[in-house]
Amino acid sequence: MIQLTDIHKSYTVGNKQVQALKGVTLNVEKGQIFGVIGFSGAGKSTLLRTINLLEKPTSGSVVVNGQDMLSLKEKDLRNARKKIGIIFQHFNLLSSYNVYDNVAEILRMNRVPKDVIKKKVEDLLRLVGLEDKANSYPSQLSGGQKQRVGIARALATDPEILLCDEATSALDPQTTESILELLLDINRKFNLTIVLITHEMQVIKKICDNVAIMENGVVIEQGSVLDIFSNPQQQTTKNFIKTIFDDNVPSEIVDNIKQSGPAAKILRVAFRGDAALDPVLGTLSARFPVSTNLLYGSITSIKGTALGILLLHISGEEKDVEAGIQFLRDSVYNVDIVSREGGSN
Ligand SMILES: Nc1ncnc2c1ncn2[C@@H]1O[C@H](COP(=O)(O)OP(=O)(O)OP(=O)(O)O)[C@@H](O)[C@H]1O
Repeated sequence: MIQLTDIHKSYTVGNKQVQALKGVTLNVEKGQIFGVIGFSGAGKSTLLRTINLLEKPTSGSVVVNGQDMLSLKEKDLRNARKKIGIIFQHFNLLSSYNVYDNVAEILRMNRVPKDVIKKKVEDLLRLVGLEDKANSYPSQLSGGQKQRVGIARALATDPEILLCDEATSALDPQTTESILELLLDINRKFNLTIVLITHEMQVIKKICDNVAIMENGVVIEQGSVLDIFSNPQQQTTKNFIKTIFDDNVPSEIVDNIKQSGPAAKILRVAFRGDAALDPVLGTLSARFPVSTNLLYGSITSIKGTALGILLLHISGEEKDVEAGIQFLRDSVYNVDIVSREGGSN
């Protein structure tokens, strides 16, 4: 649905060049919810805006729905953009227009007949749960309600893609949840492809199928959300995941464990799906002469698949510890040996 290939983007600020994107390649399938996460300045907004060419890349290729966006003439680009809706962190509503007119305006601009507009706007306001707010003005709405208007407006042209530019960053956690539920609902109802950027891993975990992690204009890691949560490779990715699984072991405990014997190790064990329910630890203790101590445990659901994360302290004779770790590796999704706080080897 969306193929971004080797995208570079640089800005000239005074006499200096800022390289916002340094060769980003992404592929978003139809119907997917694709999240891009990164700290401030990583290049997320710039990347998102290259999809509808609000930002024109310095080099690289942007293919959306089979169309090479960079080769389109003005009029064709305008038509292609109608199929790409966008919502913003600060909603960007017209303050002097009421809710109805905020949604209707784009349809009027596209010369849609009045009766069709009326039906369409009423349907959209019902979809986003604002059917009783048609005559309200943005200043009379909560943040969550304003974003619902933003979503209704973005859907007015029947887009196939919805871009979400930090759409929940200005909202409290509960309102964020309800807006994410709404995005999930419209993704399922209309098979709408959604690309969102965020700095919150909770947003990625709640609704995304795939995720790309960005740092300094580069995608450092990408894959399915389940894979990335189960087995993160890059330190920045691990740091983001720690905002969900707060599995930091205090350094004094790590030091004590290191002193408890040369074979003692801390393991990060990831269970997935049905394996999350298997009695693997009981079998480990029964079959191998090792001691295990649970330091941390959490289980969550990622789009319907259970994911469990445990931190285990394992000790004993070196060969028994090695055999125990091998047994775990054969039984669960992933085992990392954590050698120090926040790191693994
Ligand atoms: N119009 C611009 N002119 C000059 N530099 C820009 C422009 N837009 C972005 N940049 C620079 O490009 C880099 C990436 O910015 P971008 O806004 O894409 O990051 P981001 O990950 O979305 O950050 P945030 O989460 O803070 O919005 C930053 O160094 C930023 O200062």
